[in-house]
Amino acid sequence: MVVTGGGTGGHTYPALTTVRTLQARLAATGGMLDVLWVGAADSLESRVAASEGIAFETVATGKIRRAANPLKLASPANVRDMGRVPLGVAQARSIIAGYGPDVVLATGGYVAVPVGLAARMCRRPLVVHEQTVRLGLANKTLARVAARVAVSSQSTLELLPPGLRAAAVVTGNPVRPEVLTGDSHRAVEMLDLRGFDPRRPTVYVTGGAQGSQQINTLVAEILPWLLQQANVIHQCGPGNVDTLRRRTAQLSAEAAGRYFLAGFMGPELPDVLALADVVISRSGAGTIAELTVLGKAAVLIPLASSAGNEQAHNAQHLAATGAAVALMGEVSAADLQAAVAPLLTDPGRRAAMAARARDHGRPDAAERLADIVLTAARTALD
Ligand SMILES: CC(=O)N[C@H]1[C@@H](OP(=O)(O)OP(=O)(O)OC[C@H]2O[C@@H](n3ccc(=O)[nH]c3=O)[C@H](O)[C@@H]2O)O[C@H](CO)[C@@H](O)[C@@H]1O
Repeated sequence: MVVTGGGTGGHTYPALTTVRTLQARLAATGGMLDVLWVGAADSLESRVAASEGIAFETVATGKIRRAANPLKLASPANVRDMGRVPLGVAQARSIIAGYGPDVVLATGGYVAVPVGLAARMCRRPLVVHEQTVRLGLANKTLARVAARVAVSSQSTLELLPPGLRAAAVVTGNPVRPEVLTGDSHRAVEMLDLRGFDPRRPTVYVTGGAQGSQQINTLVAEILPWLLQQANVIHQCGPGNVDTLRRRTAQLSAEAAGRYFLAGFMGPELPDVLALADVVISRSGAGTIAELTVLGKAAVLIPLASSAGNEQAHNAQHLAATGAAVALMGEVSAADLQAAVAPLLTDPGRRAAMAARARDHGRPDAAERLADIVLTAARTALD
């Protein structure tokens, strides 16, 4: 198998989870998965593949920047990057022809485009996986040449052009298995949260891997109030820790004991999620898949500029069934406080939202996607 996809956690982790699922399934029947990850150099996917012991090859890739004005699509940066796509396709074609996979899995991101196109040229079956409600730019391109298009939500099927629906199947968005086995007590121990009050709910604030300036600013503004109601774990982004420390230096010692600040959550993330009663977050597809599988009450503040406004779409999709609160457009600190307050003071309301969130969760997504990949591979072998 060749797997491709990356750039962000949202594209990389579902690919990794599917590879692990296939490895485990084949090992259980005495088989073995031969897998090669094709991605960009010096990228999240290259680091993930290295740490997981997965063979990795690089291809050239270019980011196509969207523009409100279509004429700006021809900006110098876009023209330069588009020029790299044919080079990437040529490199990917040579890699795929040499490796001879039975199947190629693409999970999105710019790097998936040349690899997916090369799969088609080499007549290898291509399975595309989309994490978000609307197809991303890379997957829109690849869906036309894919054997199967696996999507994460039923509502995506209605958004697909009729020509693509026949190849589409709903699998859900694979969540890393360790996320499902977090332990709240371990979070308290490992992060040394001895100032946390077990009688108060815990709020986890996250802006995604890079952190979010918008969420950081809003949370800093309501922090004195928030810490009267709750314990707070705040993932602010690796580059923002010093700023946040300065901004929160005025907290009383007692309040500061209930506040834990971190740039990035590594292996402790599952335990932190287990401890969280309420989550304040961006609405990237990966985060949403995790929050719904676990069943967490959440206040979502979408990244407005995400491709095709898909984070807004993800957030509204959950909010429509009461599975989250979505704060759209210009959000003030007062808006955030008003959204969070009832979830902190009313455990029943929190539990109801968590249960509705769980209705959207798909804990079997990796197994379903593994089925699709294996079926496509077997079709090629027959
Ligand atoms: C800016 C951007 O382009 N965002 C897109 C990107 O999301 P992006 O990758 O930024 O965000 P996602 O929510 O999809 O995934 C983030 C992943 O990183 C993990 N995490 C986060 C913080 C942390 O400290 N530790 C940690 O492990 C989360 O648990 C999650 O698994 O791809 C998603 C899937 O196509 C899209 O929905 C997003 O719109």
